[in-house]
This record gives sequence, structure tokens and C-alpha cells, in this order.
Amino acid sequence: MLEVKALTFSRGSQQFCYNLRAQRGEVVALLGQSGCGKSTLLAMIAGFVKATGHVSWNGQSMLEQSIAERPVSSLFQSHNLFDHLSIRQNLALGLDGSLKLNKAQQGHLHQVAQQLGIADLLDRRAADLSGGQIQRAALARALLRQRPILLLDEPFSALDPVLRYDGLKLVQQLARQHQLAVLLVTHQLSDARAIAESVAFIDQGQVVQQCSPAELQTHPANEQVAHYLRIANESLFTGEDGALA
Ligand SMILES: Nc1ncnc2c1ncn2[C@@H]1O[C@H](COP(=O)(O)OP(=O)(O)OP(=O)(O)O)[C@@H](O)[C@H]1O
Repeated sequence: MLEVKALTFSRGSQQFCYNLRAQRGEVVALLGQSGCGKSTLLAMIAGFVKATGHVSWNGQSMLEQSIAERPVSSLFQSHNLFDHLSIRQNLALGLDGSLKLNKAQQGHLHQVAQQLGIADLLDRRAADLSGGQIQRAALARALLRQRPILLLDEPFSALDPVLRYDGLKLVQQLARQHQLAVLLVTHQLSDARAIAESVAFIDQGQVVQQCSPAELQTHPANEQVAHYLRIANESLFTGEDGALA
């Protein structure tokens, strides 16, 4: 289990202090208004910013571990694949910087590529793929690292609704199959409803509520959460006939 307790970081006058839990095999959606500190929480867990307090995986503290040592892999909206390299080379880079994979690594790469439906794209250049194919490749690269905590920061937000839904369902399937603890930053309440066992609502650098998506809906912790849900649910931007208001 990923356990975050009073994990604290200060930037200027802003303070971030988080409490959160994520079990193996479960997706936790991070919701909250823009600028509330969702990405900052991921950066603190990954070790990109230096925090104090407590963050552990299966009881072992990660705080003193370097970024490379932490049991974490991440995928952000900007996928950082190299355009001029093939997908195979991009994935191999996740395993070995020299691109020299042994037989077992090559087999593993192929197996993950097959599971994500990109096995027939391995010899194409990243520059020649569509957005959805690229995000699948980036997800494959993150999975190849075989880390039990997967941090996803709006990885599919630039995709069309069908591809986004497919990507999210794939994440849920992978979390269950590989017993990953997944933290998913999203601006869409519907994403949380579709795949998350648990939702952490963040406001001003704190998790103000962590519960099931259904409980968030029925028992919002405060007026801030209730207001966010009202807006997310009501689709304020459309008139009764579905046209833009
Ligand atoms: N590198 C940085 N330097 C200074 N301030 C930053 C930096 N990164 C983020 N912030 C500030 O920290 C706060 C939290 O930012 P963060 O990116 O974590 O929010 P978020 O909830 O992920 O936002 P969004 O939903 O818009 O992506 C914001 O006020 C932001 O302006």
C-alpha cells in the first residue's frame, strides 16, 4: 500500500500537506480545481521536489530514496518520447539507456507492447504515430519499468472521448492485472466514476476528502467539494437542448 501522511512541501507562501492512501490494484483519482496542488502531490511522491513527513510503500519509507530508487513510474500529458527513434527504441530506453536488451528484456518488451495493442507499431518512428498510439507507447514504457506505483497526470486529456475512455479502461485493467497503485490526476469527474475505486479531493494543497466516487457525491466533506460537484454534474455550459448556452 502507498501511504502518505503529513507529506509537506513549501513553495514561497504556499504550503502543501497531504494525507492519502492507495492500495495495490486500485486507481485513486485526484480531483480539485486548477492550481489546488494535484501535480505537486505527484511530484512530491516521485521525489521531484523535496518533501518532509511520511511517504511509504508497503511500510518502507521512500523519503530518503532518490528519484531512481523510488518504486514509482510516471506518465504525464507531455509523453517525452523521442520523435526520431522507433517505438521499440523508445521503449527499450525505459529499460536500458544503451538500448542493448537481453533476450528476457526483449521478450518483456514485446509482451507489454502486445498487451497495449502496439506490437505492430514497434518499428515505426514515434513522429509517425497518432496521439492515441503515442500515449499507449508512453504507457507501455512506464509499465516496462515494473514499478508498483504509477503516477498519471492527465495522460489522455488531449485525446478524443473514445480514445480517452479506452485509455482509462486500459489503465484500470493494468492496475488490477499488475496490482499497481495508480494515482490519476483528472479534471473529469466522469473519469473518476468510470475507473477509480477511490477519489481524493484536493483543495489548497490538502486532501480534504478521500472516499469512493459514490460517497463523494452523496456526502461531500464541505461546501467547496459540493460546489465543485454541482458544476461538474450540471454541465453549466449547455442549454436544455444541448446547444452551447
Ligand atoms: N514550478 C513552480 N514554481 C512556482 N509555483 C508553482 C510551480 N509549479 C506549480 N506552482 C504553483 O503551485 C500551485 C499548485 O500547482 P499544481 O500544478 O500542483 O496544481 P494542479 O492542481 O495540478 O493544477 P492544474 O489542474 O491546473 O494542472 C499553483 O498555485 C501553481 O501556480
